[in-house]
Amino acid sequence: MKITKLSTYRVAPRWMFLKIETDAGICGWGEPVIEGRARTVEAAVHEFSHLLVGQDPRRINDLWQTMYRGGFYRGGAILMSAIAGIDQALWDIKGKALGVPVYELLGGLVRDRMKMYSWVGGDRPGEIVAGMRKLREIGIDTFKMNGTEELGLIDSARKVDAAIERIAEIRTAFGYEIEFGIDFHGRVAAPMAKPLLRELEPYRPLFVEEPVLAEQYEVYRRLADMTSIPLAAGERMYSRFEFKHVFEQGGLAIVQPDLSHAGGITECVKIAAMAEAYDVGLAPHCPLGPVALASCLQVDFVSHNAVLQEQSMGIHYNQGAELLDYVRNRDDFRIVDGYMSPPRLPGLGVDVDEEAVIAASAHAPDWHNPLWRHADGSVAEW
Ligand SMILES: O=C(O)C(=O)C[C@@H](O)[C@H](O)CO
Ligand SMILES: [Mg+2]
Repeated sequence: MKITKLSTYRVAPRWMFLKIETDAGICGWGEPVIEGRARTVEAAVHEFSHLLVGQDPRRINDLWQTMYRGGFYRGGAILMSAIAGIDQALWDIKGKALGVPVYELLGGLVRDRMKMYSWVGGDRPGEIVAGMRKLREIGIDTFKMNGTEELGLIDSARKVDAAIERIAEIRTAFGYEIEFGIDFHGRVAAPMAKPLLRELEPYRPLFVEEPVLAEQYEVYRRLADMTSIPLAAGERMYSRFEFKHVFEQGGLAIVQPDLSHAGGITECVKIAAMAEAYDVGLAPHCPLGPVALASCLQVDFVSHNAVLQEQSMGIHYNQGAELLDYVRNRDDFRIVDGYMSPPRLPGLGVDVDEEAVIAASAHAPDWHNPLWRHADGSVAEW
């Protein structure tokens, strides 16, 4: 079998799909993208094609190493997202060629269903209790929200109190019938992470995500030593070679590699195994589309330490298209009592509606995250 063609489709809301075709008539789909940098990742995918066209798609390990090591420079958000989407598509091809879901090629199921969570509230956390009430009606009982709005490197007690008040309202409304993670989203700098974590302790969130920016990863350990709240991070870390530092120094209770940013299934299965050796949970980051989610589920269903899975249904970013708009086998992505079942179909488990993808690619938006600024006009972390 030989790879014959790579085609990319940027589509609403902010995703990109990659179709890899072969001379056997089997094609694979991937979702290479960095939110806000779709065109850059698209260029990177096509720059890799000279290493792929004419090659056997089943030699995933060799193609992965060739893409990672063959160009001298390596790593980072763009290249690792391009490799991720290509890797997903190669696994899709291999599973389809053998007639089995990818997890069967990785040793089979380690669990019968996977615990899912949903976002509530938007970029600026609001309407959280109302959002939770609505999602609880469809069986969701685990949530995530932004913890703050713009926050200065040093900021006021009022801002800390506003953040805590939002969380207190959740416990007042639902007690401990529901669980939630709080995403600091990189908006919180080290000096403010400590008071926020201290004030959040009584409300016992399931985790606090990106308590500081990934480039401040050496702070995780210090924060973990002063709080009992599990700390989570990983969406802005792109390979084993980055994650190893946080495993060695400790501090994270959960790692959140993104299957469309951290090198794909081949890399994330290895990150998951490294995490397990340190008693660290796995909760793949996935605010993206169905191929990314299916890739996450393939890793979840073979990783003993997979604890939670993000999915983007109803997320505030999905303007102009929703998670399953490009999927034919929508029932396979149903959430029942807060869980998803193992993907059913051969390959990744997504029957991509190619006509819908091609149609949507004719008017793809160039999504970018908003640029936030502090009151003094300086750039604020979004
Ligand atoms: O889902 C999450 O945990 C996020 O922090 C969302 C963020 O990754 C945006 O997708 C960036 O555009
Ligand atoms: Mg996040």
